[in-house]
Amino acid sequence: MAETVSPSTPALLASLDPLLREWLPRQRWFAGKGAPVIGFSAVAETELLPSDGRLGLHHLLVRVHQPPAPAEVGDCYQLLIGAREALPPRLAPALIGHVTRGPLAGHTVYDALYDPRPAEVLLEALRTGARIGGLRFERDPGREIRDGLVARLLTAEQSNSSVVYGDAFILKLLRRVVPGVNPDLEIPLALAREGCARVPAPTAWLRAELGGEPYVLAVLQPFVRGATDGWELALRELAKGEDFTAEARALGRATAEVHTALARTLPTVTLGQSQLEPQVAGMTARLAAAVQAVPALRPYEDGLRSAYTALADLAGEGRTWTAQRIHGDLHLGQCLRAPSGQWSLIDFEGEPARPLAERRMPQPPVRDIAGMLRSFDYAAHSVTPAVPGWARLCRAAYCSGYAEFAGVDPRTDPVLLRAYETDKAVYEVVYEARHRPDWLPVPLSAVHRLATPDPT
Ligand SMILES: Nc1ncnc2c1ncn2[C@@H]1O[C@H](COP(=O)(O)OP(=O)(O)O)[C@@H](O)[C@H]1O
Ligand SMILES: O=P(O)(O)O[C@H]1O[C@H](CO)[C@@H](O[C@H]2O[C@H](CO)[C@@H](O)[C@H](O)[C@H]2O)[C@H](O)[C@H]1O
Repeated sequence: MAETVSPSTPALLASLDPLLREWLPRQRWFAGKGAPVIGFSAVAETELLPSDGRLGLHHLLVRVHQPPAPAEVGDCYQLLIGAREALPPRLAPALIGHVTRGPLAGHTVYDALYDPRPAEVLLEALRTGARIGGLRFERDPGREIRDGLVARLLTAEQSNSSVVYGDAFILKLLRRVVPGVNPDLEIPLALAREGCARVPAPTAWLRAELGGEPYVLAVLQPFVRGATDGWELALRELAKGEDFTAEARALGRATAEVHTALARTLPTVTLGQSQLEPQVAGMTARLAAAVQAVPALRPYEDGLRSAYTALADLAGEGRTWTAQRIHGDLHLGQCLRAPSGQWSLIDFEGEPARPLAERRMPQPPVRDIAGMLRSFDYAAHSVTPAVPGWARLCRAAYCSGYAEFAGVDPRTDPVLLRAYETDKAVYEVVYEARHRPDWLPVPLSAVHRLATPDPT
C-alpha cells in the first residue's frame, strides 16, 4: 500500500525488498531487532538525483512489517538510497546490495549518507529551501548556511544517523519516524526563541506531510567543534583520579538554565494527587514488568515500591508539584563540553521507545535531574574498584549548581527525587539486562541503595 509514490521511481521499493530484508535488521538504529522482517510497504519514494547518470539518490520512507503487529502499524523508517553502477572500495561499509530488477536493475545500492556527494545534496536542498515531491527542506532565514561544506558521516553508535558538514553543521537524520511534532526540533526551536545558549539552535530542518500528517525527518544544527561528551570526560577524569565537581556544578547550572527557559516559553501544569496518580501507577507497572524480566530485582521489589508509595502519600496529604517540558532522556552522554568549557545539551527526542504524545507531556523537572544523578553513579560504578565517594561529590555539586541558577535545590524534595531516581534505575536494569548484561551490576548497586527508605 503506497500512500504517496513519486511517479519517477515506480516500484523502487519492490525491487529493493530482498536486499533490505537482509540489510535493515543489521543497522544499529533499527529498533525492531526482536522480530523478523517479513515485508515492506512504501510510504513515500522521492527521487533526489536520477539514476540514469553516474550517481542516483532516492529518499524512501518505508513501513516495515514485523509479526505479530499488523502491517499497517509497522514502524516507518527513513532511508537514503544511493545507486551507482559500481561501488568504490571506500563505500564498501555502506553496501546494501546489487539490484537485479526494476528501475535500478544493474546498479549497486548503498546507504547514501556514507557518501559525501549525496549528503551534500541534502545540505544544498536545506540551504535553498527546496521542495521535492512531498519533502519540505526549510531553514531559519536569519541563520547563514555556507555552500560547499564537505560532508562526513559520524560513525558513533547512534539511534539515528548524523552527518557533519565542514565542522560547521551537524545534520541528524531521524531513522524511525513518527507523525506529529518532534521534540528534537520543537524544544531547541523554543529554546532558541528564548535566547537560551545551552542548546545549539536549529538552522534548518526537513519535514514531510504524509497522509495529512506532519513528520519531522531531519534537523541541522551548528556543530560544536572539538567537543567532548560528559560521559567520556567523566571517565577520563575518573581514570586520572581527578575531581569532577566543578564540571558537575556547571552541568547542574546548564540543566537549570534549560529548565528555566522551557518553563518560561512552553506550558506548565500543576500536579496534584489526581495528576500524580497516573505517574505513580506507571512507575509501579514498570517495576512489576522489570521484576518479571530481571529476577535479580525480586529481593528489592518491596523496597523499591516504597519509593513510589511514599510519593503517592505526599500527594495524598495535599502536596503539589509543577510539571513542565523537559529534556526527557538526560544523561552525561547528552552533554557536550566545548573547548571553551561551555556545556551544551543535545538530543531532545526523549526516550525513543515511548510514544510521542507521552514524550511531549509536561513532567517534573526532577526527572532530568534524576537521570543526571544516575549518570554520575554509573560512571563511578563502571570502573574497578568502584568509587562511590566520587559519585556522591559529583551528585552534590550538580544539585548545588542547579540550585544556584534555579533557586530550588532538588535535594530539598527527597521523596520526589528518590521516586524518579528509582524509576530510572529500574529502567536501566532492564536496559542493561537486554543490551549489555555485563553492565547489570551498575544499576543493581543503585537499586540496593534506593530500596532502603533513606538513601544518601
Ligand atoms: N551540535 C553538535 N555538535 C557536535 N557534536 C554533536 C552535536 N549534536 C550531536 N553531536 C554528536 O552526535 C552524537 C549523536 O547525536 P544525538 O543527537 O545524541 O543522536 P542520537 O539520537 O542518534 O543518539 C552525539 O553523541 C554527539 O557526539
Ligand atoms: O543514549 P540513548 O538514548 O540510546 O540511551 C540508552 O543507552 C544509554 C547507554 O548508551 C543508557 O544510559 C546508561 O548508560 C550510560 C553510560 O553508557 C549512563 O551515562 C546513563 O546514565 C545510563 O542510563 C540509557 O539508559 C539508554 O536509554
